[in-house]
Amino acid sequence: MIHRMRSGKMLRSIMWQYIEEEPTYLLNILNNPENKEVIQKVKDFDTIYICAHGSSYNAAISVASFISDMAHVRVYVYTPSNFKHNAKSINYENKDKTLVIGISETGTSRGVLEVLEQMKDKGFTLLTLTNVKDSPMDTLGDYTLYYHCDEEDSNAKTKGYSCTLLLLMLIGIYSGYFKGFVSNEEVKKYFEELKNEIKNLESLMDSFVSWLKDASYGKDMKDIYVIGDGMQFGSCLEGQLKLMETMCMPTMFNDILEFSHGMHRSLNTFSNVLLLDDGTEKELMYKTYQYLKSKQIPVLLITNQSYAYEDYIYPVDLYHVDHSIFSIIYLIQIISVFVPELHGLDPNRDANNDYTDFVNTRV
Ligand SMILES: O=P(O)(O)OC[C@H]1O[C@](O)(CO)[C@@H](O)[C@@H]1O
Repeated sequence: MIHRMRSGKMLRSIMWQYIEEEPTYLLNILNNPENKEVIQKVKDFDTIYICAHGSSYNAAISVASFISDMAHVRVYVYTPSNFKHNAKSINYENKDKTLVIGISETGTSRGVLEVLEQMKDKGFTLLTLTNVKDSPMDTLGDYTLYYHCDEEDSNAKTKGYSCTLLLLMLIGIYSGYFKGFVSNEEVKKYFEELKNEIKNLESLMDSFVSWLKDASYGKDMKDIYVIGDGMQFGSCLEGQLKLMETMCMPTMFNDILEFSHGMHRSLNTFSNVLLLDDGTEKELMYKTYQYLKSKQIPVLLITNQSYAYEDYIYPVDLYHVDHSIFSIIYLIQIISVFVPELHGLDPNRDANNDYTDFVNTRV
């Protein structure tokens, strides 16, 4: 990847292109009949264990409860190491009713592949989600859902993340439909809402980028706390990971109720707080926003709720089906490339890159 010209001037990061492509690939997923056919084959499971690293894990955390609600199933989400050592409950599950889902955009993350191999040996059925056909992840799965979102040659994933979210949501919606918990009308309504939200992402990008420029958002950023609840708890994990990967700085995440149990003590006027408010804990979110402002602690409240205009409250439209998750995560992805570039940094610069070879992160 080329990020600097000979003059030393920064080039626009490839991440912008990936973020711009996102709506196209998300709409493709919604329109691809293949997904429904695959999900029909795994609809009868009543328990799901999901295993993934990094962003893929964060997406699963966001959507696990959604799948439970739609398909009336138990859903557990683990990172690979935690799965290996702490997911003891899977030993007591009925193998015929338990589906193991492995997610890896690249299809090459060693940890998740190892767990899936172990689960296959134990006789569990595997559904894999990947962007890379014929990757190790693809060949391991009994069934596979593909992102079909082309190459994402960037350390921090953006379009692939949102495709993961959407495929997981489809598992919930279609399984619920095949089991009779979600009606045909409801499926249509959810799809309509999702399509409207996705089609709106492009204009959301335009307006948010000009807001970021006007505010020089993140110009003094040395760390960031990303706080949210409900479906946005996974978005917090993703927000802190994105900024950590692209700014290469310390980042934190929490839910808003936990935030006052110690984390708040580390804040000062150099801290940055990003509040992700989808209405789940609206009052507490707004109170926290007001408190931080009164202490001159830089805070940005991203919200799908209605508030009177304020400089550091950024509104997104309210979409009931997914609590506006695609809009909220889009803004986070934009921040994660905008802020490093504002600092003159390439979001994909080398930062201990050799460590992943040293510990064989990928096969
Ligand atoms: O989904 P994959 O390809 O297994 O990758 C998992 C994670 O690994 C990273 O590339 C960093 O190692 C993250 O950006 C990504 O979310």
